[in-house]
Amino acid sequence: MQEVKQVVVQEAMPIGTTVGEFIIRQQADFPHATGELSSLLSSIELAAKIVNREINRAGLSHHILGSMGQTNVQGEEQQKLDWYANEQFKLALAARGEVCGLASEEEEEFVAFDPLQGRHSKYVVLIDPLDGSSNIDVNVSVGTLFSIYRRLTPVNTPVQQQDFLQTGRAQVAAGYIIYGSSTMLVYSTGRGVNGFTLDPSIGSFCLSHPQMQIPPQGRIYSINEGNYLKFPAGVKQYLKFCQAIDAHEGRPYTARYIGSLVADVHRNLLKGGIYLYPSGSNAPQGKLRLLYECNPLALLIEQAGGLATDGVTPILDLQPQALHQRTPFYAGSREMVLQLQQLLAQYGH
Ligand SMILES: O=P(O)(O)OC[C@H]1O[C@](O)(COP(=O)(O)O)[C@@H](O)[C@@H]1O
Ligand SMILES: [Mg+2]
Ligand SMILES: [Mg+2]
Repeated sequence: MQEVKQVVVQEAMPIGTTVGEFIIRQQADFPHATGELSSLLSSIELAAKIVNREINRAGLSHHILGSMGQTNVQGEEQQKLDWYANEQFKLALAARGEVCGLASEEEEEFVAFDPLQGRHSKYVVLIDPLDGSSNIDVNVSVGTLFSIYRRLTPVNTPVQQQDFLQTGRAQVAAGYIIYGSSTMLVYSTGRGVNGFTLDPSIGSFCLSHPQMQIPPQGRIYSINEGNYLKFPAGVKQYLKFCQAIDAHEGRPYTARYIGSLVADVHRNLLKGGIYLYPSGSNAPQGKLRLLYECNPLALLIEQAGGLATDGVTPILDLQPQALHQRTPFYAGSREMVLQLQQLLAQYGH
């Protein structure tokens, strides 16, 4: 039976509390807190608002839509908004001195930030600045993913690769921003998951989804069935299970796939469901990146009572070897992930 770490829940805060207020009140629970993590989170909030502004009016300003005409380290065509979002998060995170380095989907190597006078930059951040790039130009929800760690190397020394290659369990905070019909910031510092909706009239993210919990059983499965022939046998068996008629168990489940990881997982987090991106004949390790896509989502899913696994091992227990390594990713409602893991063990993963 897969063990899930105890979730420490903090006191309930009223709906509408701004994220700034929320962070400060959370910090009060830690007498030795320096405020650096709070300040870092507000840098992410700032960059998210700037990126959100560009996304909202992207259709009007064609300079932000389309391709950059170059490929990134993944060999994928880089979209202008991928590049723009990357620049905005880099600028905001380098500005205040809490962060000594950043790793990003859009950067081949990690970026070391110049230490600001007198600042002991003790955090590193890993980001997917713009998730769901294939949906940018068609006005479908996209997102940003972030993962924050305390560095392993001493402050005031150059940041090193090892500072980024930590297991997901060591994340001090993680989350995403979804740029959808409304814009939301959803994050966890290991004490539950909270969602904040951007209120454009005041320009602040306000608490709208306190203490999010994913239903233990859902009726939604999310997978790109276009790759069906390449799926492991266990995944094919699970799809058969989802599509089989069983009124008593509420099957067939319904298929929902947006093609933006953040948006697909966000929906399942609210409604219950399972997201699957298997390994496949064309991608032996799957497509999604462990460090800045799967780890932040796995922390949120586990904190919300769900499970996230590569089919065998909890994502948060995987030891990273490389910045851009990929992993099969199965995450969502507890009962659904357990059912899938059983079939993967039986038929092959
Ligand atoms: O088109 P596919 O193979 O289904 O892949 C879709 C997946 O790829 C991604 O777009 C990869 O993320 P990026 O857009 O950040 O590169 C995910 O958001 C999404 O879930
Ligand atoms: Mg992505
Ligand atoms: Mg991306």
